[in-house]
Amino acid sequence: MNDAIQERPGRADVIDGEAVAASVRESVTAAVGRLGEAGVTPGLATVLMSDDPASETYVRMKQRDCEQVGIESHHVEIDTDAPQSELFATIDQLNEDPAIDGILIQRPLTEGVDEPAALRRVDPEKDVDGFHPENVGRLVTGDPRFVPCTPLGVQRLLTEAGVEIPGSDVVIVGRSELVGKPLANLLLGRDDDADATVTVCHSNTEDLANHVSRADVVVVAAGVPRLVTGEMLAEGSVVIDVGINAVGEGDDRTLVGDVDYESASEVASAITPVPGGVGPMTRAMLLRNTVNAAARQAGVEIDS
Ligand SMILES: Nc1nc(=O)c2c([nH]1)NC[C@@H]1CN(c3ccc(C(=O)N[C@@H](CCC(=O)O)C(=O)O)cc3)C=[N+]21
Repeated sequence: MNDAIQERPGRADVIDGEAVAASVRESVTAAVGRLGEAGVTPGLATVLMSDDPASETYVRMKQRDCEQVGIESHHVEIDTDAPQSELFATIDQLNEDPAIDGILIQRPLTEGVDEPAALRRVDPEKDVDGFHPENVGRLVTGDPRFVPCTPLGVQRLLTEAGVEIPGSDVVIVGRSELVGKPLANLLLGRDDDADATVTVCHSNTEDLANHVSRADVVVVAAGVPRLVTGEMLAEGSVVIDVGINAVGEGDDRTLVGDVDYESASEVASAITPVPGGVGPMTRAMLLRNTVNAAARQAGVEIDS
């Protein structure tokens, strides 16, 4: 047990994503220092083409994180009524810009923009989201370069919670390109912090509870508030909640995950809260991918 796990008698331990993210940020800060000695300042570009207030908040948080660890952040905002050629031209410029090591195209892009085409346009060496088909393919074929941030964060949380991932039965609920699919591929790898037996469930799975009840580890990334409840879970399982759903209106507005936290924490041995679980880890892993991108492009070894 470490500082990131809060033990609670008779209830699931709480896996503190903020605490683990803080320790990731610390090692990123050290890596930025080593890059600095080699004359390299890592730079991350965030590109926003959306009026979604949540996206604006996330991008602002990412900029603040960068500042904290010594990564230079560059923000580009594109009018939602601009033609998509303007977005593509921006991506081309960032690809060419030697001050930019990582490029994040905040999703979702405004309606009418060809999102897959935009993600393909990012230089795979600067694709710190790991969404470019080349990086997706590398993960799937067992030769990963950039792995998407949320799956990396989930893997790290499991390790920190003391889960022995090799040989464990992991059930992932959700098959998105951002989380479910890359996480399945990551945990199927042969590494010491992977090598799991992975089942991927989704909105058309018959008898979700039957699958979930067999799992040592349940990761829920379905985008459905409180989809997984305590009665579906095996006693002592570890539950990772990737969902971030705003429920309620006005003063009653709160964030809930895809897991019914109250009932699940009566059955699980450890669980991530929302907020304060996976979200901060996604941001921390973006920083790590960015220093790794800078090191690769500069040809410097930093071991991060
Ligand atoms: N190209 C791209 N890459 C992404 O990684 C990406 C994206 N687009 N689009 C949207 C999703 C969502 N996402 C979040 C990351 C952190 C929190 C986070 O830190 N949440 C905090 C609190 C959030 C709050 O208070 O609103 C928490 O869970 O504790 C949330 C959401 C990254 N995404």
